[in-house]
Formats: sequence, C-alpha cells, structure tokens
Amino acid sequence: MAERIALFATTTRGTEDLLADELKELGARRIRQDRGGVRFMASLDEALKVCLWSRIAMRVLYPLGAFEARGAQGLYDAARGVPWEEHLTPTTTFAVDATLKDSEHSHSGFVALKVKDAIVDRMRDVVGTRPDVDTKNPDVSVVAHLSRDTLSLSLDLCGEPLHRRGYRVRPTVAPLKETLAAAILRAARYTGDEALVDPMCGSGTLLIEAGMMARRRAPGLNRDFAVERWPELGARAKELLADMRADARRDERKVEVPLWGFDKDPEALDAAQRNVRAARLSEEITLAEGDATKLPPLPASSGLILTNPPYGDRIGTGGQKGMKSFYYKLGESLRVPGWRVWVLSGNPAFESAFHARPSARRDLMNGPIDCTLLGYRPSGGGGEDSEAPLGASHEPVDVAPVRPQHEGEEDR
Ligand SMILES: C[S@@+](CC[C@H](N)C(=O)[O-])C[C@H]1O[C@@H](n2cnc3c(N)ncnc32)[C@H](O)[C@@H]1O
Repeated sequence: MAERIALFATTTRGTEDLLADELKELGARRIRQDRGGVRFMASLDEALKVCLWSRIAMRVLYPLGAFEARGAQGLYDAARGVPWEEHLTPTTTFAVDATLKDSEHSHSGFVALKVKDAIVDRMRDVVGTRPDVDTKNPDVSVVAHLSRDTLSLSLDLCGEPLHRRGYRVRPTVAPLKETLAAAILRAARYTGDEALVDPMCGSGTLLIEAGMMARRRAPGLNRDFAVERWPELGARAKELLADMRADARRDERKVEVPLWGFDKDPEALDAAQRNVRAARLSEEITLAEGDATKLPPLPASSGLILTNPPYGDRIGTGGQKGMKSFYYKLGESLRVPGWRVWVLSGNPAFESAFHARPSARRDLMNGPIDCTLLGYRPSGGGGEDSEAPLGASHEPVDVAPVRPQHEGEEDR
C-alpha cells in the first residue's frame, strides 16, 4: 500500500457531513463527501485509526477501480482484469459481497458469483492455486457494486461492518444501528460531558454509544479488522493496532455525567440491561421501567433528552390516531426546563403533534425508513441558544408552543 491511499468510508444517507467532520478529527485528508459516504486520503496508521475510532463509518473501503461491465461475460472479464494476486495468496480466504443499482441483473448473488469465479480463475492462472472462500470470517472481503454497467470493486479494511461493536447481545423490535446512533449524538452535539436521558431507550443503543463517548472509549476496541489478516499488510497493521488499542485502553476516563434510560416494555429493558453489561457500562448507565409521557424528575438541571420514539408501523400502537395522541403527550412530558430535546422520528405526524417548533432538522435514513432528526432548544428559564442550524437545514426558529392537536385531529 502506497504512503497515502485513497479510501471511501460508507455511512447512512443523510449523515455524510457528520462522518466528514469526524474523519477530519481523525487525521484524514482531502475529504470529499459523496452520496452514502466520504472519500479521503490516509496513510496506513491513519486508516487504522479510522477503523478503530470512527463511531459513524459503516465500512472503510480501499477502492480497486471502476470498470465497464456489460452482461454476464462483461462482469466476469472486468473482475478478472484486476491483479488479485497482489491482494490474495493461495492460503488467504476471501468472500465477495455484492450490491446492485439499476442493473440488468436481478440478483446481487449472481454478481458476487461472477466476481468470485473471476478471482478464482485468475489466481489459478497466475499463481497456480486458488484461494478458498469463507463467507463467515474471510481474510479479505471483496466488495462489488454494480451500478448500471459499471462495476466498482473494493477491499473492505474492516471485514464485519463497524456497527458490530460486540455489545449487542440482545436486540429488540426496532433497534438503531450503533453507527447511526453515534451519528445522531454527533448531530445533537453531544460530547459526553452532559447528562443524557433516553426515555424510550429500547435496547439501549443511544445510551451505550453516549456512554462510550463519555468514557472516550474507542468503538472498535473489542473487535478485530480484516486488514489485520491481509497478506502483505496484516503483520504491520496488527502491530500498529496493538499500540493503538493499548493507548485507547489507557486513555479511557471516568464518566462524570448521569446517563439514564427508561422503557415501558420490560423485555426491551431486559435487552438494554444485557447490552449495557456487555458494553461494560453498567456503572455508568441507569435503567428503569418508566413511561416517557410521565417523566420523573431528571438527574440534573440541564442536559440532553435524546430519543427515538415508536413510528407506529414497526411497533403497533393503535394506528395513526393513537400515535398523534401519544406524540402530543410526549411533547408535554419532554419539555423539561433547561433540557434540550432531540428526537429521531420516522412518522411525519410527530412534528405537528409535538407542539414545539424545532430549531434544527435533518433528513436521514434509518435502514429503509425516511426519518427526520429534530432538535428543540431548552424550554423555560435555561433557554440558552445551544442549537445552531445543522448542515443544509433551515434557519433556527424559537421554540414556541404551537396550537396543540387534539386526539384524532387530522393534519390539514
Ligand atoms: C423505536 S424503539 C427505540 C429503539 C432504541 N433507540 C434502540 O436502539 O433500541 C421505541 C421504544 O419505545 C418504547 N416505548 C413506547 N412507548 C413508550 C412509553 N410510553 N414510555 C416508554 N417507552 C415507550 C418501546 O417499548 C420501544 O422500546
């Protein structure tokens, strides 16, 4: 790998600017936002730092090139033209992960198979033996993306996507991806130095990500990365990462702020408790059964209430009518003087029912669901102007109660 290489880190759509900021902090250069990711240049140790420390990136890819690939034969020929012998040996295992966009082929599995055949045939011709495929834990993960007739091929430095931090031992009905939770915290300007309450915490993702930020813990500390098994770079990468992990462990710090979570579902709470324990944050995070529409007194005079309420379609709550009434009650409960409120909502009814105007707004994708992240300034006396508008969002407006919507009232 050359001194400084071109890489592409992927992220959830709508969070590219947040990832770009984070990458800048991690030492990346020549950062360029793209759809669904960020291009940047980094040396090997900078790239490894991104793998270990990025909270937002899903994958870190080393692009090998983009090639014209018409039809099944074109696909095979394009993939066969790549010098795979520079990246694989007969004893390295590999796997191909493929995605498609506007393609004549209907199955990503077909694309993966063609690329895999091309790699095997080329290795047999050039090296004399073929490497084995291991779909579970390959040494080298090849990422293929076919958009119309263009095949992009990359190697994934991470292997398992970076949202796999290793703490999710028990999922719930609609958990946030760990990387998306971290992006939301960053959008809300959470730094780990402020009290945080998630009144509908589900499996605890927002709290755990906040806890890791507050401890200054590297999100990738308890996992390994595929690049450590790459034939040429693996030994050097392992050595560099061993030092980075030791430094990260040494530099963790005590959490000085309360992190509280509630959920009304005992099963969700049980999942959160198990995940929090797996993340070694039981001392830092307090969980209790509770109803978000009847919040108890909060543990500080100011802080951040951050939550991801049910959208209605994934968690049954009595249809749209019931949801509006629920959001209205939530709006009353979460307006705690001195506390700013940020909500990720996938239900457009949320904003009108919440009866306060947001000072910040961002559209983003939560998996396949179009969501909006809304930020509200603190209500009451402590109303410091802490929320500036986000990225491409609109001008800030003051939080002012708007006409409350009553149960069953339709949007006009
Ligand atoms: C979309 S999920 C939150 C997922 C969570 N962010 C995670 O990553 O796992 C919404 C959660 O709200 C909880 N919930 C619904 N109504 C509630 C209420 N009135 N009070 C407290 N929790 C509630 C549900 O039990 C569910 O766990």
